[in-house]
Amino acid sequence: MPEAVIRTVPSPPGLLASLDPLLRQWLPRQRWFAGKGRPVTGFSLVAATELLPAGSRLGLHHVLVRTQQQSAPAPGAPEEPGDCYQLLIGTREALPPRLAPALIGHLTEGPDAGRTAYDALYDTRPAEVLLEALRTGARIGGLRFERDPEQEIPAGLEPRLLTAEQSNSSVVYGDTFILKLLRRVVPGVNPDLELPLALAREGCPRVPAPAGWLAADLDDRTWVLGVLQPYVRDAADGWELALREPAGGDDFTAEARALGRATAEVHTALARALPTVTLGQGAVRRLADGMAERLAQAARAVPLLGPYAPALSTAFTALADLAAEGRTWTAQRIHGDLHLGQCLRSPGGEWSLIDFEGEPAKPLAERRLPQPPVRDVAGMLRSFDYAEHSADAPVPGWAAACRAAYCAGYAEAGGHDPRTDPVLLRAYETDKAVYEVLYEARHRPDWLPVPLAAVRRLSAPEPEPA
Ligand SMILES: Nc1ncnc2c1ncn2[C@@H]1O[C@H](COP(=O)(O)OP(=O)(O)O)[C@@H](O)[C@H]1O
Ligand SMILES: O=P(O)(O)O[C@H]1O[C@H](CO)[C@@H](O[C@H]2O[C@H](CO)[C@@H](O)[C@H](O)[C@H]2O)[C@H](O)[C@H]1O
Repeated sequence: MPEAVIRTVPSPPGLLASLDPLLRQWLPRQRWFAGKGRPVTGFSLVAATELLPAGSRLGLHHVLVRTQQQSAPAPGAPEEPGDCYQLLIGTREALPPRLAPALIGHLTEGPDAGRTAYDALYDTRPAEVLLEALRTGARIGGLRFERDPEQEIPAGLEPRLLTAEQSNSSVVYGDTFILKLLRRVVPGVNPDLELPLALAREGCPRVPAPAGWLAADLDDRTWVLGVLQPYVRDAADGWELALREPAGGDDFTAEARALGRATAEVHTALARALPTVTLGQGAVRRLADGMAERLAQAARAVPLLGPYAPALSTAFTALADLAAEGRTWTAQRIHGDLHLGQCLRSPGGEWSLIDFEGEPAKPLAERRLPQPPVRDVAGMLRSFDYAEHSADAPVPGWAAACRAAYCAGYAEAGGHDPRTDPVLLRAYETDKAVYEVLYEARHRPDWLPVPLAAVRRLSAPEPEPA
């Protein structure tokens, strides 16, 4: 069993200077690096804490660095401060072969000269150090390891780094807990901790309750750096399950209905736990204007969208018109980025929702605003559409059946049936499809036909009632 770590000294002053040239190469190659395409020209140190003493067989530093980046890819573009990243830097005299994928580079100067720096989350001992610090509620330099005293965290759980494509990095401990270390970090309350904590207080079982978390207090602001949650063992995510169904011909509608119920339960608990507001004419106009602006930007970036833009924008004007007639909507805290990949089904058939970070590219303050819950519903409806298009043997009508079942389940569990609010639903679905066009054009051009098909559907005039 690892001993509790605990050195409260800051990392040595020369650390960043020696890491700088290595990080310039290494950081932009990481999946979770958010500033791709703009060359990194340097770093400034936000905080560094020594977790295991340099000079020992294994040195370990917790580091927050801010990048300095060019504002555009073009050579000579002006530099500006970029994002702040959380790194766990290990140093060893030599890296064993199992740690080869974690290599950052060889340090040639500073206090660790001659040693090899690597991403320590790949390594057992540093991951154990983090869990032990959480377990014991340690304070190390400016780092605060907090824990929920109600949950038992056993000592000595064996860590393994998740290798899934992620925006952050997660370590699973003995298939019992999962620690998500946020990579791009910002000061302020992070919904990925705030919302699961609020749901746990409400006794909502649909979201794994935080058992611990890591925070830093810097310049009078709190930075949430990581969250430890119970691990849903042998879970399958909704995307994997949905893709099995259209190909295999099994009926996914029962699962879609259960997912609708789970979403409504989470929304109901969030509405109880945190403030709700009424959106009147002015707020809805701003909402609709924001959607229209995102459409205009996306159409500039993806010319294929252009011909559909005028028809799509009618979804947003219809929303503003309804508000102008006096219709209001309730807004509350929501998931903010809900899709099938964010839903986990346990072997017992229970659904959990994860990853309440919201859309990471948006500012924290915006992500924490109350929003109509239909926004999450629209995200899920788009996801069923994606699943039908992505199946090896698509079954026409599969998504429509799942969408109906999801809405019915949502209504059954106390949510308003989203189909009774078609104008708001169409506006949010359109907004999401537009976002997806931009996302796919940038990240996965082969997938572009999926949201474009939705764009065609959403821009077609509604059929006349029979
Ligand atoms: N509580 C959990 N139990 C089981 N697996 C989980 C849990 N939380 C996350 N995961 C797994 O970890 C992956 C990444 O988690 P997520 O919160 O989506 O991270 P990110 O924000 O980095 O994308 C998920 O797709 C899921 O497979
Ligand atoms: O993974 P994130 O939560 O950061 O979300 C981004 O990537 C998603 C893809 O991984 C993307 O989701 C889109 O594709 C999914 C299938 O891969 C589909 O289920 C979603 O409905 C669809 O939006 C998401 O938009 C993007 O923000």
